[in-house]
Amino acid sequence: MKSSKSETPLMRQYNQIKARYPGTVLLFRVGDFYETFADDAITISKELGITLTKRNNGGDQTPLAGFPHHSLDTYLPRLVKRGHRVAVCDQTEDPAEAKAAKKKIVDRDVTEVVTPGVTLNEKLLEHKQNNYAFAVHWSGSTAGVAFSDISTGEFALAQLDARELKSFLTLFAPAEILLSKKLKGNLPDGLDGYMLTYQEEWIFEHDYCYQLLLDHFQTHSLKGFGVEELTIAQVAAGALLHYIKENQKASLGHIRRIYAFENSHFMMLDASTKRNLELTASLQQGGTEGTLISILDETQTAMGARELRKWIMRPLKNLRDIRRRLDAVEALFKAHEIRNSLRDELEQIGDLERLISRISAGRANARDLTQLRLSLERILPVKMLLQKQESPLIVSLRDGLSGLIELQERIREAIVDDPPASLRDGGIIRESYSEELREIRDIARNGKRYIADIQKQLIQETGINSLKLGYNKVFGYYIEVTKVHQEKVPDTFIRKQTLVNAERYITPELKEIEEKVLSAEERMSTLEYELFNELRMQVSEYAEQIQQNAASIAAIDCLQSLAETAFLFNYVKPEVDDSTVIDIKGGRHPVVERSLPLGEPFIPNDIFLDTETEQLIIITGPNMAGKSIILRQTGLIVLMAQVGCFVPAQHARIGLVDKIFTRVGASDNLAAGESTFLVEMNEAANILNNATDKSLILLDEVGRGTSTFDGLSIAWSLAEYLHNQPSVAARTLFATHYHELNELESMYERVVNFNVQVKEHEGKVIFMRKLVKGGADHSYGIQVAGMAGLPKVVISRAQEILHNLEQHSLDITNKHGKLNELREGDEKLSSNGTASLPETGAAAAGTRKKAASSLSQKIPKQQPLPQFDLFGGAPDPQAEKIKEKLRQADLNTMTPINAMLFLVELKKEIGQL
Ligand SMILES: Nc1ncnc2c1ncn2[C@@H]1O[C@H](COP(=O)(O)OP(=O)(O)OP(=O)(O)O)[C@@H](O)[C@H]1O
Repeated sequence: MKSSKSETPLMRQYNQIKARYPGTVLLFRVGDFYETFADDAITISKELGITLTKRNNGGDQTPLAGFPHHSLDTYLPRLVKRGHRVAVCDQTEDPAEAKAAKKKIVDRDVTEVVTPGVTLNEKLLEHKQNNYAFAVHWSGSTAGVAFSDISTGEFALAQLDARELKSFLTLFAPAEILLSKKLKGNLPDGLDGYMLTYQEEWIFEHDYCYQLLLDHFQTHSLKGFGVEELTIAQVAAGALLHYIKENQKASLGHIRRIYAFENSHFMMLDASTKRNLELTASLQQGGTEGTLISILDETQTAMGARELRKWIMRPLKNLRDIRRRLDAVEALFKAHEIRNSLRDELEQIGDLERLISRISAGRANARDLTQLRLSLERILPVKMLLQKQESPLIVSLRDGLSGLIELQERIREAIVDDPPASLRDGGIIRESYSEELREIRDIARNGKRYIADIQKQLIQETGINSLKLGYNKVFGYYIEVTKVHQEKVPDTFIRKQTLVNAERYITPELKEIEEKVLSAEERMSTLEYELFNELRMQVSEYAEQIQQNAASIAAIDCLQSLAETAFLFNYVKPEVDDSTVIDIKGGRHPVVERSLPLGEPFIPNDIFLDTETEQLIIITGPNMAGKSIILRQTGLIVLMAQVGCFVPAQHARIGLVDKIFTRVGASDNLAAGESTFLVEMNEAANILNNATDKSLILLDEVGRGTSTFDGLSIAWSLAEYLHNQPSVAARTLFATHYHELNELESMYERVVNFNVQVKEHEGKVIFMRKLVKGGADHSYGIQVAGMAGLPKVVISRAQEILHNLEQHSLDITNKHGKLNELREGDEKLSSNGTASLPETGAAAAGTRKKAASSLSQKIPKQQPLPQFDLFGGAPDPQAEKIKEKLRQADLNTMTPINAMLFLVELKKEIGQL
């Protein structure tokens, strides 16, 4: 905002504060309102629908918008949810004091900056999800990453290959990412779509960051955390801590440790796998409906729910860890009654992690402390319930539980049973907790009677029966003694006023009592506030132990949740070993089986993959047959097994998988300006470049987004590559509409054909949903299209075209014949330069235009559609138009698909579509 010479002191103060918080909306407390000025005012009036007015600022007309201070709780979260950083500037002294000190203006300062990634505000936090702020710093090809959820106290760092960053970020869905300003306008890959916050370059200096971390943890090095060597990530961690400290303006005592997040400990799921397997977000609505987590989440606590998300997004790779979890789930699966009681106890445990964070940051109220106490009270019962358990994981989690009895006691002694939400109005602390408080409360309640008692006491002490206590505005409470009794007045009385018949006195004790009576109410709430803060500080000393309990409770909750779902949905314990096999008997899709219409059974299927014998399965079958579901359920079963979860199958043996890749259906990068085909090829390239012989690859209809010949060639060549390159010879399920790929079985040792069975009955397709050996001989695509309601003419013409194509079948069964011919084709793929498919793949992916164009000679021209007869003799402009189009159509160059599209266009022309 422009500053002007005649600007008011208030605006001067505003401008000074505003300048310290660039990039934030500044809510400026003036009396009972939060005001905003200039651009901020325009922003909030737009975002919150608040009326915009003008303020005369020394001649300038400054836009102004404000709201009552008590609406902060409503408006602040709304602004932050819309992606704004909001600084709250409060009056930091009592206006009365400022006036008394003859100050022109009350002191003000920013007390908190709330941003999407850094907040303790419950209205901004999802209780079942972590809210992460990230910082990233690059050095050469290495990315240093740090992340923190200040609402739980988690703080971690990692160093990774910069190319892995994108996938890493999708694991955490950061709410905000901090970057150095120098990257503005020159952003590295993988940061699209996130809220980015740019920080001054100097913050990203190693020396500064390292020192900041040491100061915060009060250590001499970071060795104790095992992160001393991660110097690039330390920069990110320091920058993040700097930002959090700047924003929170409160103690960050609950951030007690930093740990190195070891990406390599977890199974890698590429971004497309996370999306396509619908682990925590559904493809369609983006919510959790229809996701794996929605099925598996039977957790009873918020901490457990958050932990389960982590487990699902990060399946394990270490056999021992996986088996430990599976054994623990099995133990709770078998112990029905204990599990039920455990669930009842857990249900009563509040969000310990977020409670202790708020308590440590000084943002908790008395209800939070009571909630903490009630939650802690449930911990020993949980421990008792698990007493007889022998699973090593449960034993170690159980040993991590401690009820913190003395802390419970202290809170119980201090805080009343049902405290109010406000900390300023008293009524929080039990009388028995503080002698001083008891006294004050007593005085406040019985003020008058108290004075009367003093009068009695004084009469007794002095023997003056007519002694009276009175009050006036000039010197407050006084003692009045008639002149008759002057001699009996003790020396301690101080004379204040002489009347005709009497003298008025005060005493230090009386003044003390007066002070107490008059300000009792006020003092009571102040004292309660002080006592509360004292207690809060004491409680925050327990942050580490509470976090430890929270972590154990979260894991116990996850285990019982997995046991409960296994019980509810009839899952079995998978065998996980380091074999090369994936052997699933009677596998089901955990989500689809729960969402089929009533009475429609889910048909289980077997899958057997072995890197050494049956490495690559080609799955054919008509549209809608169930190919995608088989792919997805295999991915989900493997993932669930390595999460430590029972699986929807009769039996499952899973040889450890290091990474799951999927290339399924259309992707959502179209908005980013990439074509379906390019996205598909980028994903394929990613798979071929990163898969290992321990991976699981799920390919669904690769090559769809281009012409039949290109698509088939790419699919064929991809399959060959996956089979022939020992480094990527991963277990692969390859669903395809290209029946030609079935030829691969006879050509390559470890390729096996399967198809999803259908039956044809009176021209209709009946889906059997059963995966059986052998290739499908028939697509039924046209029948399925008919079932979808395409006009009959289109369907019958399509059948005609198909018939002709089949007659002149492209004989690519001769692998050295037509396919080689295809290989000579153009370089459509390799010339796009973006999708870096390995060379053999790209070369084979050419288009053979000659072959394509010859198709039109094999398909006879379509007979005029019957509707034309209707136009009859008289020239009709519409019919003429259509005829003209037909005349101009060059059937020699038209592909079958274009022929179909052309037909559709004609039908549209005559209003039939
Ligand atoms: N095993 C099964 N038991 C019961 N219903 C199933 C089964 N598998 C699939 N379905 C149902 O069939 C629908 C289609 O399955 P899916 O998407 O796997 O077919 P597809 O063969 O991949 O089809 P397209 O080739 O058109 O993509 C599913 O949405 C589901 O409702």
